Amino acid sequence: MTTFESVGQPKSKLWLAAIKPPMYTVAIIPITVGSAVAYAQTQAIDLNILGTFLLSAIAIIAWLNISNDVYDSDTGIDINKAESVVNLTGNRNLMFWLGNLFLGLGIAGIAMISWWQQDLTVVEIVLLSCFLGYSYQGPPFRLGYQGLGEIICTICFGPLALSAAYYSQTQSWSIANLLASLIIGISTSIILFCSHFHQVKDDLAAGKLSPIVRMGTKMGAAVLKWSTASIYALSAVGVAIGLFPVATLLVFLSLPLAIKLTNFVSEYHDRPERVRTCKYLAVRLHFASGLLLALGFYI
Ligand SMILES: C/C(=C\COP(=O)(O)OP(=O)(O)O)CCC[C@H](C)CCC[C@H](C)CCCC(C)C
Ligand SMILES: O=C(O)C1=CC(=O)c2ccccc2C1=O
Repeated sequence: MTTFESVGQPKSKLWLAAIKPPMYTVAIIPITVGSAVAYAQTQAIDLNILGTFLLSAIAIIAWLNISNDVYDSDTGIDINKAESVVNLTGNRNLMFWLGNLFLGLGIAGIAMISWWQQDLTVVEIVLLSCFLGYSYQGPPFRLGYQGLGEIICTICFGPLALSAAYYSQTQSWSIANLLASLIIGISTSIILFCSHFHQVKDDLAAGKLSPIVRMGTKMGAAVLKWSTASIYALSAVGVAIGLFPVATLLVFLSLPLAIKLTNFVSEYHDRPERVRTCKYLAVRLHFASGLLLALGFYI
């Protein structure tokens, strides 16, 4: 939301900040991990389905981000946000329809997978995720304003996305995939959680009760530590009970990123101008830990 820092920045930089390229890893990781678990269990992977799913997920994230700017422009919460696609183009309706075009393309790709499988399960799961994503930001729900974003995010990018990815390869379900989905759901949610630390003042002013507004930045930093630790604890449990291959302990190689993120937030949680970059540390942690987990299943 806020962006006093963006004042005076070149347009190209604002566009890059509005498009948020690093954020598209949230599309890639759940599909890669769900497909990796499927590969570990079946020794087979359908690259046509994987590629279609990845492109479709990227299109869905484009919709999510464009429509977030559209709905935030409707409430006025983004009035000072220079790096909003609506503020950059000055055309709310064009962005609304561009977002819908991406959603249509994403759903069409997923529908194609369901058509190939002659089974509606995958498209039904993804439609449910998109509805929940809409409920986070769109009228009349705007559940993000009630602080429910992190729960929705964990469910959508965790159990729903990984189950859809796994099912798209195997047309079945898996407990190991469910445990992996919890890990990915949590690491994705950590990104959203981190994006709230620097916005407390503006969120309060706009009546948005983000988790950080509700619990305060100090407790937020402590919760971040425990939820980050849970990524590693759950991976270790997965190996200990024999659900995950030992190689998934590779995820521990991302521990330095986790320590960097949690130390950074502990130090700067109450300094909005410093803590605002923690979201991108969280993106790095999510990407690295997700890829390492996937690698552990592939090898
Ligand atoms: C758009 C999101 C966060 C931005 O929130 P906020 O309004 O606070 O940000 P700004 O301050 O920058 O305006 C992410 C919200 C995620 C949502 C809770 C869940 C989305 C689910 C997806 C649609 C699922 C996609 C699954 C796919 C990978 C198959
Ligand atoms: O713009 C953002 O802050 C986010 C965009 C986004 O697509 C996403 C997806 C999953 C978790 C968090 C986030 C964001 O924080």
